[in-house]
Amino acid sequence: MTLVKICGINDAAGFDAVAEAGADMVGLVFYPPSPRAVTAAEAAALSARVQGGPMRVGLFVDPTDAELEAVLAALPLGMIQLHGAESPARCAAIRARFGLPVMKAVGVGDPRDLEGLAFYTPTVDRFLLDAKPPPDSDLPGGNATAFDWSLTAGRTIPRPWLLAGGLTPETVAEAIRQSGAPGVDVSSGVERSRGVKDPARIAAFVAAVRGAEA
Ligand SMILES: O=C(O)c1ccccc1NCC(=O)[C@H](O)[C@H](O)COP(=O)(O)O
Repeated sequence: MTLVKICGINDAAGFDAVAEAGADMVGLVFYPPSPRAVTAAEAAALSARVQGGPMRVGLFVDPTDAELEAVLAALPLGMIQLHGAESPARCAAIRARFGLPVMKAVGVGDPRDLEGLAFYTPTVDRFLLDAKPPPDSDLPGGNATAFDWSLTAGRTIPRPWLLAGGLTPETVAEAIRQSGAPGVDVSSGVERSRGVKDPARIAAFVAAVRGAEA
């Protein structure tokens, strides 16, 4: 089954929609400059709405240990997503210190970026392959930008991975077909405006992924 992560949930309606749609992972953005950012307390309140449900993935950009500790004191996470310039050694240190699986986000623009995954393979559990941010963007992710899906076709990616970047309910089935992705991630494509999730589009995205499997 294709894994589905809905990222950047910051309100109750969005959280409930992710759980109701049966997505596998929900991303909570702990990066204050993002329009999708939540505080640890806000994330804990959202998470407490649903017993069980999607894995809570905490998204951080070059976090300090203190930042990670503060979030983990407020709510349990199932995975840490690192979306900054974290080195393989830093990924390993975070994984060891916090005892959680680490998903490293990597920007993909050409085949060399996929070759570079080998440096991270021993130190991470999963990759999130995303588009590189456009030059005028102030965010390392969540930019509604896609990369060339054919780059991953037929390639062995050395860890389980999610395809991200510019996906929408309308394009995700074709993206899975072209890329061969075993999982997908979306943020902007299920929003009604920047940073504001649309429950109907969340449901449509998950349905489109499940439809692509049928
Ligand atoms: O979404 C953000 O605001 C964000 C901010 C800082 C670092 C990463 C961020 N998002 C990372 C994600 O996992 C997004 O879901 C991924 O980049 C895809 O985003 P989109 O192209 O908007 O679907």
